Amino acid sequence: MSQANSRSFTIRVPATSANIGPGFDVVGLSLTLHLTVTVTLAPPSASDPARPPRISYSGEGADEVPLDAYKNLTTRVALYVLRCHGISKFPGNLTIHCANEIPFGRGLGSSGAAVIAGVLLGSELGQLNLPVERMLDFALMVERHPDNVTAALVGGFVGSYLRELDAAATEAASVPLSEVLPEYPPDAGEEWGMDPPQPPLGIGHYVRFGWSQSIKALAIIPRFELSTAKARSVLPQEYSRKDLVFNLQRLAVLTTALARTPPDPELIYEAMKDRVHQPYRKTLIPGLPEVTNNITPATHPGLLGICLSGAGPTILALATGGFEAIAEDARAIFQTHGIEVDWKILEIAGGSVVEPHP
Ligand SMILES: Nc1ncnc2c1ncn2[C@@H]1O[C@H](COP(=O)(O)OP(=O)(O)O)[C@@H](O)[C@H]1O
Ligand SMILES: N[C@@H](CCOP(=O)(O)O)C(=O)O
Repeated sequence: MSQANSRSFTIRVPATSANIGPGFDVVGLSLTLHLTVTVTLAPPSASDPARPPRISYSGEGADEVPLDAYKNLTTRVALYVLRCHGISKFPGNLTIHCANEIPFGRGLGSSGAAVIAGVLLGSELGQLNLPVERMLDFALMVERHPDNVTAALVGGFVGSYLRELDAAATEAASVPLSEVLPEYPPDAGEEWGMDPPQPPLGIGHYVRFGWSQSIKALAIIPRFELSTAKARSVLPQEYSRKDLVFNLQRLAVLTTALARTPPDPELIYEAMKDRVHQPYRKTLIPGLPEVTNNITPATHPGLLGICLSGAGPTILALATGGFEAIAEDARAIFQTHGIEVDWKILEIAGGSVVEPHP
């Protein structure tokens, strides 16, 4: 990479809501909350040519996010992408500021956004010009369910699947995350010991569904964090045919129903029900079944459907109006469980962008 000239650019990645009820690990929706990463790359300073990247951070998660480039998720992913292209270090004199609107651990895709920002950062720093499909491969080596990262990268209401890989590619894609994303720099004067695992080609495939412009997303966000890993650990390994068919039937209807104008509340409310993840996650999110069962299109005109956002604890209500009544009634239910919430009305966002500064 040429480091002769200074350059700076901004990466903007949207939040996402995954699953939308029955589409566990399949569908994602990009939303208008963003992670914005401003990057400045200056020629290496003569006095300290190898200085580590300087990271600063504001907004959501600022009090907990690591600012060490070997610990921070975005910069670790960027370094992984660079190393896969034969660039073993961050460029010297790299300054990064992250301004984040996506709350951590709430089911709004903060980690997916951080991973996509990292892939875009690596691609830009290395001037790699990676196509979208290849960027997705890198993201899927880190965040192994495709719903959030795909929607965050390409934007909109998106369905995705992971290609079945042959034995060698399966092995390449099953490398422990600690090897994909080492947490420490090599010792002074040393190089990295091992080549990083290259992602197999074409892991993820996606399609964008239509979306009725009349539908907005109401995010009801409890004031506690639930890590996706914990919310996945309570899920069973096996499901009954009855429960799988229940979800497949609803998902098939939902992806078309949300594209129709005017949207049909009766069809959508039923099509946003789920038996694959929400019933198991209710133990971690007190009030979840009451909110999804008691707030209906009949009681709340304007509501289309209501579900857990991602792994939770945020509740996603899709609606054409009546947002305040939906949110305040959900708030009242959560309060009976001692949980406070915040709520936001969001639109469907475009995909991730990289904007060079003039
Ligand atoms: N912008 C970010 N920069 C660095 N790390 C982040 C960022 N956003 C999220 N993370 C990491 O991801 C974790 C949350 O991921 P996760 O449990 O998957 O929840 P969710 O993706 O639903 O917000 C955070 O605790 C933090 O470690
Ligand atoms: N399909 C995943 C989605 C996790 O989304 P997040 O926004 O909670 O990270 C799951 O349900 O586990």
